[in-house]
Amino acid sequence: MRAILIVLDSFGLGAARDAEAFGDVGADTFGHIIEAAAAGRADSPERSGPLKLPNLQKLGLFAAHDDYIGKDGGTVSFDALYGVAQEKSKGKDTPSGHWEMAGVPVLFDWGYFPKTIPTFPKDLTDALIEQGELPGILGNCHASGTEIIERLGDEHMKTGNPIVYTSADSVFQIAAHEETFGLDRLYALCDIARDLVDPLGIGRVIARPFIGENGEFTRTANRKDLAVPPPEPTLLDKMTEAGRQVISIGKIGDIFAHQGTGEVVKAAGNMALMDATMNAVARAENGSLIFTNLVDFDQSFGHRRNIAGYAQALEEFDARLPELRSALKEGDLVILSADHGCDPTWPGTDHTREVVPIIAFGANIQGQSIGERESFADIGQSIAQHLGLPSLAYGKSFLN
Ligand SMILES: O=P(O)(O)O[C@H]1O[C@H](CO)[C@@H](O)[C@H]1O
Ligand SMILES: [Mn+2]
Ligand SMILES: [Mn+2]
Repeated sequence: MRAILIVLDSFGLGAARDAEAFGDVGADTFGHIIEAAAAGRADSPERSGPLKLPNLQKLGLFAAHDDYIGKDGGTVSFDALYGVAQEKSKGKDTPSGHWEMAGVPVLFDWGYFPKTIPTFPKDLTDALIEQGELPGILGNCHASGTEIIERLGDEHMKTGNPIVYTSADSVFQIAAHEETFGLDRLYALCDIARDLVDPLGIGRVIARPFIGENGEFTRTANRKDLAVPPPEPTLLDKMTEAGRQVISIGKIGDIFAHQGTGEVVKAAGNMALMDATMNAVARAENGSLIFTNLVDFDQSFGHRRNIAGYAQALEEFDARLPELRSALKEGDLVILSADHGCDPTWPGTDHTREVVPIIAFGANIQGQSIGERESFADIGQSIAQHLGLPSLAYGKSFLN
């Protein structure tokens, strides 16, 4: 009996009840992709037409969305527990979403940088320049990571000044050329930055290495997130304390600041991350947790407002589900969810405050709706129950 938790990063199922506070009333990552695809606005050389997710459909994903947005999908039965969850945490960012699903909602306010130019306080950038022995910095604004390297990449290569930017999330991001600036040097600079932004309550410092030249740049898979540790022990810490195996796939290690994350497996791209998940399913011991983050949905399609790419990524994920299902052992529980929204049809390039799906199957589960949950923490509580761990401080189990 194991638990397998797969996070489709940014796959929201509709504006949260508190979306107004985030300017996100009407956002709906899934709903807007369905609509765009049906209208032929998600066509690309690789895919076309309406969104086809036959396996997720059988697991109640569309029904969970219909129920939440108040659409009558008819009476059909499904093979999974399905529903949505509201977020208790104050931010619509990746660590908040993941920590909450692991039983620790973020009830304090993160620090954020203002939408002014320059966005960073002068003493912060001065200290970074001095301690990092830099000629200067570029950027110093809110930006989309791909747009800013396209705009400033050449100047960065000429001057050696790293590109420093933020977003609506609590992040301090540093982009630099992997070859001319150097990856190790970028990581070392991020370590310096981590200490400098700690007093400002910033959730993450992110290294954003890229390659290329003459205005044509590509980010590499060597992104590295330096997150502050969760404020309280999460499900992962409790697993580790109890001597249970944890296998963290993709960004999970970084998101939890390597607290209780056990064996960390990295891979580039959703399909390679699913391969790593399948490999873990084949070997994980009884009582273990496999925790996977599929980052492409967010990083490559949500933030990039690429509807066709998002639709294709969903279809590719859907196609891996039969394989996952047939690899399960007796008593294994699989939960599919997300950490926030990132509606590819929404203005700007930031996340959107949305409910997330909860789809749970395996472990002799009889399909039924679990409705609208009050917190992502219901996921962690259900996993704790399933694996026979003591209850967590937050969350209500949706298992019998
Ligand atoms: O635009 P890019 O660099 O992808 O950055 C995005 O990714 C960050 C972390 O997930 C978010 O804060 C957002 O800024
Ligand atoms: Mn995320
Ligand atoms: Mn993101």
